[in-house]
Amino acid sequence: MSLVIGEISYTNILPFFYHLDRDALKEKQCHFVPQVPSQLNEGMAAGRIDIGGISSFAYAANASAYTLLPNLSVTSYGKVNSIFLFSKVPMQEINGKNIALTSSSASSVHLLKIILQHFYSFENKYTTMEPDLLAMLQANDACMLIGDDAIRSKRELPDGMYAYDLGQLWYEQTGLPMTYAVFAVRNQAIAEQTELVGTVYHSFLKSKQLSESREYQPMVADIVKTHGGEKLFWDEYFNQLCNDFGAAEQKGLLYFYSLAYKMGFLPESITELNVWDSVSVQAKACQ
Ligand SMILES: C=C(O[C@@H]1C=C(C(=O)O)C=C[C@H]1O)C(=O)O
Repeated sequence: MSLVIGEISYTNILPFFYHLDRDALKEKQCHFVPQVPSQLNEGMAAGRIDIGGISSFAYAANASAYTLLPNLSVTSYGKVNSIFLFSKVPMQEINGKNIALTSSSASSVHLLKIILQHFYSFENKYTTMEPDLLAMLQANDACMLIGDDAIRSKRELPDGMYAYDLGQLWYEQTGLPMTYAVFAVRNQAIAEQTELVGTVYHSFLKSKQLSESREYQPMVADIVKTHGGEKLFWDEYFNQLCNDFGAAEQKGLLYFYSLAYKMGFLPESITELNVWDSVSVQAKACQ
């Protein structure tokens, strides 16, 4: 028995991974696969990855095969600080412009289209590209980046460019939180390895709880060394993100899904989330 764990290769997922006892999990035949969200989404859909963080949009696209893990997500109530539309022109002039989208995202690309098309009635031409601000802006008027690519680009943004935070734009329109990443598990893995799934789940939960109770220290000190930026920025970043996945976050996500369905991005409407009843599993965290 073994489980392949998807690990989003952006700092925003670290609270769930920083305090994991990786050696103990590896002894239980767990393997970690660090990739950007779009690759993890694909890996889980193909059955190469069993459990871990994926784009919230990818859950909706495969809802019948997956179960969501409660109390784990990457969500923001307003500003997310790492998902931006960078533009050469102000928002009121973006209608009709060419926009490049990062190839690493599934949730945020649809979120951007929902905001621009549904809420602002804009019509734009979209191209998908590798995440690279300057290359994206060569033939486009604006580009959308997520994760560490967005954080870095915001820090080094050329003068005169505009940056719009998608979490903030969504919140202005809906008053709801937006969940970008969920933790999902393939139903097959639950059926075949319930206890190990329980162990991995409780390990994520414990890492998140330790991250929060220690106010993201010393995790942030490590991030400053590896990713640069100011300690204050990272402290605020993690404090502003919400890592829960309860009734309020689920309500925001269902509204996102309803708009994605209405606009033809999802083949089926998702009116309910299949969230794992972890209370029934007696497994302990590996830590
Ligand atoms: C908050 C973020 O959420 C990310 C956005 C995702 C997406 O757009 O598909 C997927 C996973 C999250 O890591 C971010 O990367 O900045």
